[in-house]
Amino acid sequence: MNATQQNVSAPARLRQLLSDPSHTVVAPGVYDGISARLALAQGFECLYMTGAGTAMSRLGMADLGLTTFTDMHQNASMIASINPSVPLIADADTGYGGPINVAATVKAYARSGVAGLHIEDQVQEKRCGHLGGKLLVSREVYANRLRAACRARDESGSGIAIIARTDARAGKDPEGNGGYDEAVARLRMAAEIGVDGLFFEALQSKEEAEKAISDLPKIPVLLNEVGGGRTPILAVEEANKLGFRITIWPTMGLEAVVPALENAYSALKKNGKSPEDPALGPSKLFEVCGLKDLMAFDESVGGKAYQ
Ligand SMILES: C[C@](O)(C(=O)O)[C@H](CC(=O)O)C(=O)O
Repeated sequence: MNATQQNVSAPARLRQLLSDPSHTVVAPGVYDGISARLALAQGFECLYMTGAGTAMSRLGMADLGLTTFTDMHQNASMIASINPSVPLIADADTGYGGPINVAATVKAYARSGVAGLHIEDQVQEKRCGHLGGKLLVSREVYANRLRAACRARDESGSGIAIIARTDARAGKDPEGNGGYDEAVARLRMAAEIGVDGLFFEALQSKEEAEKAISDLPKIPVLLNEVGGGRTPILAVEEANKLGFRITIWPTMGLEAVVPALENAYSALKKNGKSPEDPALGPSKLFEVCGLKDLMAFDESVGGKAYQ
């Protein structure tokens, strides 16, 4: 942590990072305490709490709108508290209801030290933005969600960044509006309402990403880097050249963990023993989650339990 990061709230730190127009914030996807710890240990300047990962790790369920406000808020609070000097951008899905729910969500995330969140225009029965057949709320309902989010941000006094996400590129509202132009129109409307950043979900190609940057208002635009999704993966440098100011990598932790766990459990089932030899062992494992610091704290206040 350097001097400018000290005594600065997480939203203020995120705003500092976004105030440099030549910089692209890199936020790896995390979904629980261990993934957050491992990403923090790499020294990332920002983290992203994935809703898909929260659904899978906390509920054992696919990303189909099953996570409630409580699931998402508890996870975001826990992750944000591990290292409050590193800003966390957290998924807030649809905001979990009408305008008063959206406002309550923003205020609760802000009170928990979350630096930024995104609110989208899918219906409550939402799905991962990279699946087909997405249904959207009307522009009017989306505008209400965003107005509620911005008002709650202002009333909270926290400076939490509101990022407007549209799923219009690969979705349709009840009148059949959808596609590229509808996505641009919705994000322009969002900027007029006063959001802090824009999230154009499911960009279909690098050329389209480039076009979107030139068609969108000049506030920070986020690029969603989902491996195997609808948008080609762009290296951070490339995303920066195109003008994206935030990159999130939602599923990268899950992509690493799912095959590793599959291998470990299948080895036990097949061979009657674990595949790791030698194993890290408990103290190395717990060290990922602060073992030495916790013990040192205890000792520093006179505790004798962990000497
Ligand atoms: C960004 C996202 O909302 C998430 O939950 O992390 C997902 C990612 C995913 O499901 O692959 C999304 O893009 O909808």
